[in-house]
Amino acid sequence: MAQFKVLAMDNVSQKGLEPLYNKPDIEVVIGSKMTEDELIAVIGEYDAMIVRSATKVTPRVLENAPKLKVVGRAGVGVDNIDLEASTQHGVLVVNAPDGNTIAAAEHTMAMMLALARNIPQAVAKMKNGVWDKKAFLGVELRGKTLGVIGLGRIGSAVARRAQAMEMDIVAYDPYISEEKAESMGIKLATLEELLPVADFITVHMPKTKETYHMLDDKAFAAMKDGVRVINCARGGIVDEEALYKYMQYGKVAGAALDVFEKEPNTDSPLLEMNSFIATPHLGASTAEAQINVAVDVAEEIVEALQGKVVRNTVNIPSVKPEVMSKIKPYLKLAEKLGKFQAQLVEGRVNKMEVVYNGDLAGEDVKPITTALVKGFLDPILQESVNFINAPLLAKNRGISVVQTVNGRADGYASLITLKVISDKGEKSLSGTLFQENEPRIVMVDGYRVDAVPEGNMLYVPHMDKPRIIGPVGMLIGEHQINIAGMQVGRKEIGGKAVMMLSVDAPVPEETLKAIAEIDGVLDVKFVSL
Ligand SMILES: NC(=O)c1ccc[n+]([C@@H]2O[C@H](COP(=O)([O-])OP(=O)(O)OC[C@H]3O[C@@H](n4cnc5c(N)ncnc54)[C@H](O)[C@@H]3O)[C@@H](O)[C@H]2O)c1
Ligand SMILES: O=C(O)[C@H](O)COP(=O)(O)O
Repeated sequence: MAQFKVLAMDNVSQKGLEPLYNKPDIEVVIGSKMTEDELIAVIGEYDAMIVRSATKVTPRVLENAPKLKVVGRAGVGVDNIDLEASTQHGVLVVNAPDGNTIAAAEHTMAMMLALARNIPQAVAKMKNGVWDKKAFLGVELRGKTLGVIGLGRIGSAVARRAQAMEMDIVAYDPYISEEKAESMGIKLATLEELLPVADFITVHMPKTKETYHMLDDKAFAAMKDGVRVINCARGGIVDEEALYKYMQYGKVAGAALDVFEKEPNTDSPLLEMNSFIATPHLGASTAEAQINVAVDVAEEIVEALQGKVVRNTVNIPSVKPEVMSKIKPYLKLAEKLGKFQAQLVEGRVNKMEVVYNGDLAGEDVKPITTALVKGFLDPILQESVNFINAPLLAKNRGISVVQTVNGRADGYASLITLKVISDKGEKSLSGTLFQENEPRIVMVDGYRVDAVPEGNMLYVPHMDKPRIIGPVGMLIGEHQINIAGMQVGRKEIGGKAVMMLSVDAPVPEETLKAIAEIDGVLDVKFVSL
């Protein structure tokens, strides 16, 4: 009997599973579509599972999988896998982020050309017996401006292909350096600059808090008349209601969606519009991409089952057990510090400086630095940042990471300080562990505070004078939001000060604006950890 059993779901390419079939100690079972309960009934026998986006790896599935060691996602997005529950159950999650880049980029080009030349509409008419030459006057791509939002793997592959079609590219990606874009012959712009100049707009980011409904009513209003919009990334980046409205007005001349906020989707009102075309999440559906991603996860599963260091791990860092036991409590603190700083910093980041003081100075702190970088990139790249690729992703984005150790810790047993340098200035944040495992932020931009980095927080730099703390509290209270904790730090009486609040719910945008208008408030940032 084979030592390990692997369950392959979601029509993953069997040809790509060769690396598993070649191993005598591994048995592969091809699973058919199952409900959560059906999966729960069988998952107990398996050591590994391979999924695409259909099978949901829920906490209940994981609770019933005592043998499960690894879940492989044959593709990029891991939205269908509960990463936190997987980590809690000690299940490694791996993905295949590179194998379907070309497929998704080519699908985007196909959508762009189909939109420009009305190909799906013309095909439909011909199949209905109508030879309608007049109705389908198209446009050329040559000389048109393509706005690429998200210049990562797929965005840059699309840009390269569009350059070959003699299009001008303008890109918005706040996390890519000017140099990196320049090396591709691409001009970086702000979103506000991109929207009014682009003839075609294509989005290639993960769905995050920041990118959800990025193309909303306001964005469509700012676009050029006759714009054509494409989404082959994730449903929800384009607000489908707003798209419908602007297509009805005629401002949007055409739109192509491969992904929808709700999937599967066959009843969207958009489908009734003639200038709207759609595919059922086919971006990665090529024979080549499916083999690529299946080979990648199959190899990763073999590595994981053999206890080797695995590529593309999404949830657990590969660190020696003895090092891990010492630094483990700091990994959570470091991720929180990185995540906090990512939501505070403004401008294009070019350097992250990490300083370790106190007891930590004698340890192998590299994994903690990786956790900081991962935490920092997480709100930006959500789906694809992991402990393995975080340093490379930072490097690719032109962010240098420098780590220094120093014996003294200013009264703390150990202290981690993260300085982030951008073209708008420098931000500094320090944290420590109380009682050896309770993360605390103890310094922000040189101001002493004592805040638990957890949940919803507000950071409010202000002038140290009366009638500030009260009005801030009142505005938050008016929205029935409970303040769980508040800290104020200042260096001198009457100078600058900072306020850190922990609140029980997210603070709405209009409240943040109202707080920013209080006399003496210098800035306000909502942070979600
Ligand atoms: N339709 C499909 O079948 C299909 C196939 C593959 C990938 N995808 C999706 O395509 C998307 C892109 O994949 P990728 O491999 O290129 O990812 P990637 O991580 O290489 O690139 C994402 C880029 O988005 C940028 N970004 C993040 N937040 C941003 C923001 N707020 N504004 C502008 N840019 C921002 C990042 O800096 C990064 O450069 C993902 O959502 C992925 O799941 C879809
Ligand atoms: O994130 C991905 O890799 C794509 O969305 C592809 O998803 P699929 O494997 O379900 O086609």
